[in-house]
Amino acid sequence: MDEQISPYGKNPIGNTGKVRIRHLQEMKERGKKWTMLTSYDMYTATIFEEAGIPVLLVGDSAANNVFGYDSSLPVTVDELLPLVRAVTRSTKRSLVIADLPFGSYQGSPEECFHTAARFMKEGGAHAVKLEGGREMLPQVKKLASSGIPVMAHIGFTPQAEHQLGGYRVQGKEDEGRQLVELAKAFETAGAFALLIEMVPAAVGAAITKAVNIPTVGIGAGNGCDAQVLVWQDMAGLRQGSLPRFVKQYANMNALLHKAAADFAAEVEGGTFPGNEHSF
Ligand SMILES: Nc1nc(=O)c2c([nH]1)NC[C@@H]1CN(c3ccc(C(=O)N[C@@H](CCC(=O)O)C(=O)O)cc3)CN21
Ligand SMILES: CC(C)C(=O)C(=O)O
Ligand SMILES: [Mg+2]
Repeated sequence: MDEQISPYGKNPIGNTGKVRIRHLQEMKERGKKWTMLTSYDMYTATIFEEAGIPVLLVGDSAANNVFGYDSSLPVTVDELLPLVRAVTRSTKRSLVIADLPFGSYQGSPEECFHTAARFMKEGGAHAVKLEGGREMLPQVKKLASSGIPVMAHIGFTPQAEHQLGGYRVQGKEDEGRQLVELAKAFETAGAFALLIEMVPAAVGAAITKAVNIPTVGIGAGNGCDAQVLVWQDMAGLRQGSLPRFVKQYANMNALLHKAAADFAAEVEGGTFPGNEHSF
């Protein structure tokens, strides 16, 4: 791979979070787009890193994509920590971001610092992500001034679904300008990047132009510096109706279903295990 266009830059294996973050910043400055995927375990972390995904997010979306809850709200720090540990243990070059779950940081900057420090110390994360508006500026300042890189998640923030009235596009009309101001405020507070979820493409592009830090979009149009998807959506593991922003790059659900059904059929039919699988 050409070093100039490598998603990891010229960075050596085993470098620090700061080196990885600086490279994301440089890609913005050069107009080179990059990607982030969620990851919650060893195999996906290894595969995505090898595939050239420079940022892995251990999302609170583990709630509905790993643990079987029907929203992001119930998942806890104690549930997410082992997943963060699995991903950091399994990777050498990708930046690993731990998503702070609902109820673990909104109370105060001190609570936020305590939770983020657990993800750094016990999980080995390089950075954390939190959701919110201006009320989260003190949290971002506290982390940024305490040596914890923080990504701010704006627009549609799933942890606030009950206040936002469900899964709805944010930042229409006048709210779009307010989101640009919010983005600038998070940059000033010390966020190293922004995640922008479900806003009109024009708003995603306007925010990306208005700030110097990288923007990662999900349902925020083609004007962001980077894109993120939940991996089970991207790989077609999740079935049923999907958000408009999802593109399925594989049909893993059908693939796994067939593998499991073939295994069952061969065992039931007496053809597995064969001699080659026996001692
Ligand atoms: N598998 C998965 N993918 C995700 O993107 C995701 C999660 N889980 N869990 C946490 C949050 C929840 N997210 C969601 C959930 C639903 C919609 C949704 O239903 N969107 C509709 C309505 C948009 C509108 O018309 O306003 C869509 O069509 O996109 C969007 C984001 C994003 N996150
Ligand atoms: C929707 C993405 C960006 C997220 O926050 C998560 O996966 O938890
Ligand atoms: Mg999340």
